[in-house]
Amino acid sequence: MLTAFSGGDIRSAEAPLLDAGQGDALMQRAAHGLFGVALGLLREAGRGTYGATAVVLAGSGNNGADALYAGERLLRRGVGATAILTGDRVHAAALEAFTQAGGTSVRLADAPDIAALAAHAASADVLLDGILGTGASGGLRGPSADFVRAFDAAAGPRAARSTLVVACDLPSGIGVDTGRVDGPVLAADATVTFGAAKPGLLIGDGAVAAGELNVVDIGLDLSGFPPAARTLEGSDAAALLRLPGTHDQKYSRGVLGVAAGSARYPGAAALAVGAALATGVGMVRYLGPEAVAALVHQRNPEVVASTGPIAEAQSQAWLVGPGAVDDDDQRLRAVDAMASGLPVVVDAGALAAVPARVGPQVVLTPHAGELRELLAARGVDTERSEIEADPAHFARQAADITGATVLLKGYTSVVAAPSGALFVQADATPWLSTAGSGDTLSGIIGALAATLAEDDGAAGRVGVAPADLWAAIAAAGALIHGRAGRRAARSGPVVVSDLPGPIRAVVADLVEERRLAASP
Ligand SMILES: NC(=O)C1=CN([C@@H]2O[C@H](COP(=O)(O)OP(=O)(O)OC[C@H]3O[C@@H](n4cnc5c(N)ncnc54)[C@H](O)[C@@H]3O)[C@@H](O)[C@H]2O)[C@@H](O)CC1
Ligand SMILES: [K+]
Repeated sequence: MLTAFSGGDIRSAEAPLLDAGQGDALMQRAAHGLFGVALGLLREAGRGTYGATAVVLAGSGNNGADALYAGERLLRRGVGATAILTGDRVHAAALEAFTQAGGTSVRLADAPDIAALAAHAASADVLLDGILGTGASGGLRGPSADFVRAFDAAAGPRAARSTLVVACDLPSGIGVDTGRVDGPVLAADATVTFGAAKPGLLIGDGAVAAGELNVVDIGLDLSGFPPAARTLEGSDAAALLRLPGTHDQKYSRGVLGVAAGSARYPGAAALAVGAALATGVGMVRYLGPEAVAALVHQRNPEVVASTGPIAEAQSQAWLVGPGAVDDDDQRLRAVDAMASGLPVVVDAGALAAVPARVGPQVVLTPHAGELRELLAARGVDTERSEIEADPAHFARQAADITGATVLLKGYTSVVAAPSGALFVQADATPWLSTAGSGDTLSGIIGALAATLAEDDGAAGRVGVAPADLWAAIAAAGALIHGRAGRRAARSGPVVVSDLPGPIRAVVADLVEERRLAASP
């Protein structure tokens, strides 16, 4: 599990070490970690150190000092380095060390031509971004903002540029705790963050700007601080799965009831059911119009279908809503499922039927537009773009108001538990943004919920509080879905109806990972 702590908590954890006179030692560890990643990237790109060039962007705080000390180390390896001092102050000892090692420096405020300086930076092999770290308030401003814009114009987009950008602690310009990007930001190839990840590196636009994330241990003790966000890794999803045992039968493995699809959108039911079966479940009971059931059966004859109410279909968990629009029976099933006390995954058409208060076992899976409507119906007016800019804030707000677990879909999927716990998954590929993708995600989460509903050991296996089990299940669903999408995309654009194959393969890998973890 990757655990992020707020910028404020990281600074609090640093305080006792600073009081003990360890500030410089911390900074040297940070600089060493940054240097190591920059060196690794240079080598990976087939560029050695001798003859290579680096530009260090150094702001007025300790972030700039870290970058200058990393620059010093590059200089001692034969890299030619220039520092651009972006603030009105600079850490004197760090600049002295950089200069002593042969580095030259220029003040951005004195530069006659920012575009020329940016073009120089864009011709370097590596750029260390030490403009702003955890001390940032707001986005980049003034000459720093102008410089980053000019650099982007000169270097081109990240995928195409030749300069490797390594962010010191975080890409300058992102919200440390939110990932919010309001102005220019230097999109990094890699970010080297110190002590622990910060939430902004995992969420939304901040996660995109961070590139590959490296966490460098600098000896902070964060054990007394609450995680601000967590990301499940494969081993966590593997630990969470409930594997069938010798005494299991279809009912004990978990039955998922699915009230999805309607005359208007029959396909959503088939997609959700296919994904649920591929994730692994004892049985799927389908409730809905006969014509939709016929479509489900064409692909999955093992599904047990009926047109009755949910009270007549015993299940361990429910999935309601995919493709269920303009259908009173489906709406009633959604309402009854949410009132049953059982775990329920609530998607698309059923989101409008969520009552005032539910429990954390009700997992809502809106996209930003649906979340906007859900919040508006509860008196919170906001724009879709605002939700996309700060997804964790709005997912949390929805969880807080409704009592439900809220998975907000996006490039990074954010899961907020009503306890305040937050999970963020960045497993997906843009190839998954295609019609029907959400139906398969809800099917995966539904299957996990059905198999784990009566598994008392599940929260312990993944290391979360029992109240946050549903959020962990949703996060694991996003992980499986994202990995399946990536796997599918290896052989071309993702066709959602083909996703069950890759989902099964991803689950097979997780089962194998679990087996390896258990064997001595
Ligand atoms: N917290 C820790 O445990 C450690 C922190 N270290 C480094 O220290 C950094 C934090 O250092 P600081 O507290 O000095 O903070 P920063 O280096 O992030 O910068 C703060 C300075 O930038 C200015 N500033 C703030 N927002 C600005 C904006 N939007 N535009 C322009 N200027 C702005 C402020 O006036 C302040 O002087 C971390 O990110 C990390 O790189 C490391 O040296 C090692 C240990
Ligand atoms: K930075």
